[in-house]
Amino acid sequence: MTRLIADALTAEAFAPFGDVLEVRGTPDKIINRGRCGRFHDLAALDFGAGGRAGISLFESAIVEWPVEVAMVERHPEGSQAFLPMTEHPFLVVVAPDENGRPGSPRAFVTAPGQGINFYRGTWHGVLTPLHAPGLFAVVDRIGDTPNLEEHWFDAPYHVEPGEDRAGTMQA
Ligand SMILES: NC(=O)N[C@@H](O)C(=O)O
Ligand code: NI
Repeated sequence: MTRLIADALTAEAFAPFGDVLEVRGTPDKIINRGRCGRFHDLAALDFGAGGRAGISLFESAIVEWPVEVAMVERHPEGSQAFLPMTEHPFLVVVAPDENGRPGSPRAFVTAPGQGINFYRGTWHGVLTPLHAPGLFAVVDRIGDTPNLEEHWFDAPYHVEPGEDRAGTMQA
């Protein structure tokens, strides 16, 4: 069994894999007669040739720690954003590409209010909510051509929360 520790998600650590969508610092624009801050254009969306953007809702079962991650996947034709519709944290697993196969995975736990956008082709674990309801808006490619590649690990990883995320342990 290979243990993998999930660290707190930061834009810096996630930068090789995608964007972290969060309200941070000063808004780019103040709109709606001063009532609203707009944090503008936060993600590199990419839907490839022959695809278009779609917004879907995912209602997913939740997982318990330690989370078993047996596979990662990637979407060679488009980016994919997970935008939680609750304040709950969720687990994000990514891996670098090494000659067409995933390298050593990284695990992160989001903070409340954080969403993520995987760059096109980023190896990632599937949507993994930690608290119910596992309700997410997902922005990804809608198209008629294949857009999924899976890699199953020889042995699953067992993901546990890092010290700084112990608070996300199930009650
Ligand atoms: N299959 C699907 O729509 N979702 C996956 O791509 C995922 O990453 O959860
Ligand atoms: Ni995916």
